[in-house]
Amino acid sequence: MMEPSPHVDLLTPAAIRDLARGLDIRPTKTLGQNFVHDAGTVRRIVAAAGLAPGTHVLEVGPGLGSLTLALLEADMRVSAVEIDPKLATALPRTVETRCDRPENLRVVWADALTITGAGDLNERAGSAWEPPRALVANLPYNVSVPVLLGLIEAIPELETALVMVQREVAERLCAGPGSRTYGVPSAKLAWYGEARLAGNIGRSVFWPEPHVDSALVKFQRRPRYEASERFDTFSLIDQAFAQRRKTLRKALADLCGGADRAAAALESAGIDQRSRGEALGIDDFVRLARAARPGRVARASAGGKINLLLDVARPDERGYHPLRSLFCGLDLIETVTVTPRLGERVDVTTRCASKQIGDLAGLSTNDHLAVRAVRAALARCGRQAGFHLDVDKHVPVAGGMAGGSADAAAALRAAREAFDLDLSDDDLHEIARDLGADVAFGLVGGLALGLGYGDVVTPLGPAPTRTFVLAINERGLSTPEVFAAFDASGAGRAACEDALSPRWMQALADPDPSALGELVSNDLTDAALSLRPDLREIMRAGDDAGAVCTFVSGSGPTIVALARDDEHAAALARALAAAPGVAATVIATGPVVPGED
Ligand SMILES: C[C@@](CO)(OP(=O)(O)O)[C@H](O)COP(=O)(O)OP(=O)(O)OC[C@H]1O[C@@H](n2ccc(N)nc2=O)[C@H](O)[C@@H]1O
Ligand SMILES: Nc1ncnc2c1ncn2[C@@H]1O[C@H](COP(=O)(O)OP(=O)(O)O)[C@@H](O)[C@H]1O
Repeated sequence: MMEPSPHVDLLTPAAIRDLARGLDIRPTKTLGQNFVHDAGTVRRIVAAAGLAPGTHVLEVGPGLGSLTLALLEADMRVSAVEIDPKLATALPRTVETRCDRPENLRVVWADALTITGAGDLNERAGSAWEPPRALVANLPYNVSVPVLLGLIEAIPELETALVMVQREVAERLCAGPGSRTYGVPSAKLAWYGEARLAGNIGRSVFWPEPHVDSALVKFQRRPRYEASERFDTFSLIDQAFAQRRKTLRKALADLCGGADRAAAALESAGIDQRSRGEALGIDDFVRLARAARPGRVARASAGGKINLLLDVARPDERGYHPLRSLFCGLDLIETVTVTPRLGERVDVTTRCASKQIGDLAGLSTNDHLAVRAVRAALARCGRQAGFHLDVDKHVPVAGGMAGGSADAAAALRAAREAFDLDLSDDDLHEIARDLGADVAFGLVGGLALGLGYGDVVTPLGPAPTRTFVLAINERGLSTPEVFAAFDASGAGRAACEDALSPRWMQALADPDPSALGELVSNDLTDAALSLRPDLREIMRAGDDAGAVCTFVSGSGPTIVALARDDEHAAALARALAAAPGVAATVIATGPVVPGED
């Protein structure tokens, strides 16, 4: 049997005033507060939205709850985002007394401009609902356009919207090219789908009565373009309308890197150079963005590493240490996607595979090694450009496993392709060495010998794959501090050998890991342990559990246990996970060259 519709008492004008008085609320201009006090109007809005019962609706700016109650009456589930703490607190109470299905409402006290997605909405609401499918709102008038565009972008699951806004804004949102009201909001909303006017609303349905007219806009999402094209398209739209009276050739000159480039892009997009932004529809802007873009989207990968051998000599006059390092690339792979952009804006999104591998939350865009790598590659070719980076991390942060260096290496490769840079592999190696000692290895992967500062890398060819268990530590360890402790101990070698002995080569080739286990060594071990004596216990746990060998990776604090086979690795992982200070264990194999099976 179908459940009966919820019973709801909509708010009357008297109820609105009572509620406001009880809350000591005087509608404020800054938050654009005008409350609808007419039942007919809120029912009309809900009817115009045309939604099936049970739809999860996002409402922004519910105020005292007039529209919220009408949505609940129509059997919707409502997430209401309210910025005013008094109103946000009062709304659930109002709904409890006026609706027999108050569980269909959840209120989120937040600025709608800060909502980043359906997951974020759930997190803030403290409950897990399916994503909202529709936005129905009497939008705060002073921020209606950014809220509407921002939510449509942030929550791709929103299929439709029915919003009440100031009438002039409604006309702008729905205007087409050539019309007097056509502008930035019209072109940007058209990127996402179709908008049309859905009726005017008189001033008398509000309390207090506003000084502006209102209208409804109905929006239907129709995705037609690639998300990666949005930034450039929107930049072009902003520029074209910022200088409305200029011809497009002039208006877009700065953004495109000169009037000639702008002219060439316009020509290849089939757009008259003398036309103005108001003549271009969204299809034209997208075509123009494609013609003007400074490159193409490109992706590359690089892996984290452990050092099977790390000999360290006394520092030279630069304070850097000559090394002999045997790198082993792991199947913990970082992937960097470079999206070139018009203009100069640079930003980066870093996604870490799990909480245990740490995060880069405190890192500024300019310090991000992947950003520095792309900039260095561009600079080498005398270029400057905007770009967006997407970094997918699997290597633990600050664990002595060169995750940042892998990001830089992948970014160099991806940037070369994205911007079609005239750089040879040798050029990339040179740029890599300036970015950090481990970056050159990141370009190569697999098994490799690192000489010089570890940045002169020679690949050693294929070798049997080993299984390692990595004990990831709760806290990172700073590489310079470990080198400083090493110097203070006076343990530095006079010089490092520049090759591997035949015994080493045999051990590396032997599928049985025993011989290798006897050779693995790291000169930084004592320095790392002097800073972090707690790591000893983790090493002991590996040895006690029968690891072929247990060692510190690079400058630490990751402790590595070499396993005989997969089953042995699982047992080692259990033993290491129980050791103090271990945040997580990861089973990894190597040597691995990213992109090769
Ligand atoms: C120790 C090793 C072993 O592979 O790796 P991690 O454990 O850090 O991953 C590397 O040598 C680290 O390489 P990487 O982390 O890229 O070093 P860089 O960014 O160039 O330098 C960081 C700091 O390490 C010191 N450093 C690095 C390399 C080297 N040959 N001598 C040094 O003295 C310097 O104090 C420098 O300021
Ligand atoms: N893309 C990046 N990934 C990781 N760390 C980065 C990155 N860019 C800059 N860093 C900085 O470098 C430090 C160590 O880098 P990382 O390569 O993760 O460890 P390690 O040098 O110990 O191998 C981090 O703590 C961080 O401050």
